[in-house]
Amino acid sequence: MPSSPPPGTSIVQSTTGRGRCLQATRRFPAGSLIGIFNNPLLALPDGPSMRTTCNYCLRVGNGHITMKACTGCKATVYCNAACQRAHWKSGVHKAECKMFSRIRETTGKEWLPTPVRAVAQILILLQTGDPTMTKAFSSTEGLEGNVEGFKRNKEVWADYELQAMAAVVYGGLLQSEEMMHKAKEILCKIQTNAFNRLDADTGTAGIFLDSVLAMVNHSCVPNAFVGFDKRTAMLRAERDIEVGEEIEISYCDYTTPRAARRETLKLYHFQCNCLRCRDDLDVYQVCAISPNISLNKFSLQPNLSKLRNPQIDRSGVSSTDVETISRKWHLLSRQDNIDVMQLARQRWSLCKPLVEAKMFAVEPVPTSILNFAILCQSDSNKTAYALPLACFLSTECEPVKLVAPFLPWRVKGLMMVAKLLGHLGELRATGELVRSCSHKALVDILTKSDQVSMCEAVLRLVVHYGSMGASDDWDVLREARDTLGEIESLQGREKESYFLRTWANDSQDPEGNAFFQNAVLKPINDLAALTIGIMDSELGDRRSVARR
Ligand SMILES: C[S@@+](CC[C@H](N)C(=O)[O-])C[C@H]1O[C@@H](n2cnc3c(N)ncnc32)[C@H](O)[C@@H]1O
Repeated sequence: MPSSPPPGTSIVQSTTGRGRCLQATRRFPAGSLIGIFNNPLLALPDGPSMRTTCNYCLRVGNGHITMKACTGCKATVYCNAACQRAHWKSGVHKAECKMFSRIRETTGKEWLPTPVRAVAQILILLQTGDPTMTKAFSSTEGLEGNVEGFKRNKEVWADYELQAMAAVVYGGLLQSEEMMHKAKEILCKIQTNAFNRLDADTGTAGIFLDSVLAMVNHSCVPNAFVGFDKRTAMLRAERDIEVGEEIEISYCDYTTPRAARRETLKLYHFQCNCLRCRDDLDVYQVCAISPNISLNKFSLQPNLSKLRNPQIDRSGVSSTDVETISRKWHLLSRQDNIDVMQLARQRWSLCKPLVEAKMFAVEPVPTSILNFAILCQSDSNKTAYALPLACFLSTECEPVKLVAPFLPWRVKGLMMVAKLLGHLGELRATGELVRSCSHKALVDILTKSDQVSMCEAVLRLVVHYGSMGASDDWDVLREARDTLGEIESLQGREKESYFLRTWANDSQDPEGNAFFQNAVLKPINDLAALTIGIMDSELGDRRSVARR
């Protein structure tokens, strides 16, 4: 059924009862590109965002990109004429245009919920005899749908009945039993195989379905990951993949506790039997045996022995405790009328046993710190706190959770550090830092350190890893390159830039490395060391401890 797999891979029947799978027929080193998928079966923006996101390339509209609506249906929008033409030529909008015009005329609606639109789109294309769709959605050899599994869940099935009915009605299709059955089968196949393109930073949301990418099975210790750039998905190696190995990605956030992963994986109707699940390993245990540890020689956590032998004390926190903390942490947001600071305090209080055990990389500790860092950024009296918190995440949490330094989330964390260094460097230069920040130790570190060199080093990491983790065209990478260019052109910093360039070319170069250790890593670690004190004083019982 699937179209051709990328060179160096093949689709075979798995020997462990997981249906078909994608297998490597050549070696893929960590960070290398396995395949590009730019001709998906489905690529849809999420529900209402179809009015603000290009319906072909999925670029999000902003101040620079103005979307133009299709003059026919007035429902879909495009960032340029080429995208509009391509959408029409692919047959997709030709099929949808009439549907959206009719919906607007009869109901006044301008958009459809994503799954309803997806199913209607596929059903209409199937009616036109589209060969790719016919192959992919064939009941016998097409995509896996786990239909019987979904049927057993009465609540989900009832929901699918409603969505299927909506797709058939809005699609203007014959409301036969056969059509309804097909619509539900398509929903199951989408649920099983499509990617949810959720990106909080760009506001991107929607679904992406490719018949070859859909052959990649799951592991919570995956050897590959998928990144998106507009209408294109890229499959990359998360660690070295050898010839004959099955390529596996994670269908869930593998850093969450096993119970949460199992809950997410219920939608896929299998029990994961990977090492992380089988032995219920925490992120420190998985990190300690990761083949990716040595890649961190060039990172903000180059102390590899810390990753191999973390100084944590697991004796007081069982994996059941972690699951309970995580569950309660998520439930807290369901309280009525709770303000963000109250929520942050309650959540930090739940993290206490993990913090005492120094298990800082175990969720929900990192997310609690990140959320508070984001809150601090919008409060002028607390802005400076965001920097130590971001440094802590990049040195103590992310390298353990996501051992490969090129993973997009790690690169984004570095970019947060770089931006905060730039911002606080400016506040320091104008004297505003001393006026607005009462945390003496924090002000001292910033006064004695060279934020421009720290920022340059962090940006060099972003530039080095950005294209391995996402694409050369990634917004984060472009911004890092621009800022690095500005820093490099500053007068009077030739020596510092020389050392940092030397370190970036060879992180073990004695001169370059010594400069990095003293001028960059030491102040970053000193800043990071303030984090728990800041969190406790701002969100705990011990108020104002951080103001010593
Ligand atoms: C996206 S499809 C992957 C391709 C699928 N194996 C096929 O033959 O079409 C997802 C489905 O594959 C199976 N699968 C994926 N990962 C698995 C795993 N680790 N163990 C068992 N089954 C798995 C499950 O049936 C899951 O719903």
